[in-house]
Amino acid sequence: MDFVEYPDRDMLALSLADRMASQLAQHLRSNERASLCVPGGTSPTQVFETLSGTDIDWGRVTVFLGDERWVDGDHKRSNSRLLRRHLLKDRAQDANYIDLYTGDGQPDDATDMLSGMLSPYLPITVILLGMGNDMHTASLFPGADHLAEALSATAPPVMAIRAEGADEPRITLTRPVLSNAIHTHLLIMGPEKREALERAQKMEPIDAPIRAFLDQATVHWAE
Ligand SMILES: O=C1O[C@H](COP(=O)(O)O)[C@@H](O)[C@H](O)[C@H]1O
Repeated sequence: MDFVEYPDRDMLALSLADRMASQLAQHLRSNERASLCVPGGTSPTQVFETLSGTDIDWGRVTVFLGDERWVDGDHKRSNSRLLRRHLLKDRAQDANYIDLYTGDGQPDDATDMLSGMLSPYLPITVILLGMGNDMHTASLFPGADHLAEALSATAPPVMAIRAEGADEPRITLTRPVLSNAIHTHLLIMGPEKREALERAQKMEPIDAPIRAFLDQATVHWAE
């Protein structure tokens, strides 16, 4: 794991967005298309704002979330809503976006279709992960109903998942897909998350799901 500490959140956003854009651009030099997988939640807004204005060939980039809360796209807890407001605009509005929320009654009804939709864009070129204070990433929550399966090497690409710490049913990409990205970044901010990361390093993925992705990740942290 590489750990990069920034003097402040502005510097973090500028530097991380620049690094992700460079990795996508580099990939597009020798490949027809690239894929970018991003988190929802509260942390990535500033990175998205910066990334949306970067000068890369967004028309050849496919964007999707690592997880989604099973709520309408205009709900305030929708991760897609966050993306539409802060990432899929400016230059990045040309990106191809795959929405994980299908409108089906339950996320379980959408997993097969979404697995099929994502498969042409795997492996992920650049993934940005987030992490909660409880050490969950994507919607891989400690104690979630299907966590062991979602962390297994044979998990399907997309699974429905429910957990006490999550307010609503979720859909999440699983370990084989999330861990197979070409470039992996983890964005965390504040002292609580830094402490949580330090704890996770000494734990097993079943208790601290972020642990499954740390070996290959560059962690970006600011106070
Ligand atoms: O619920 C979620 O939480 C995590 C962490 O979010 P944050 O608000 O602490 O930044 C996020 O990575 C995930 O995509 C989201 O659905």
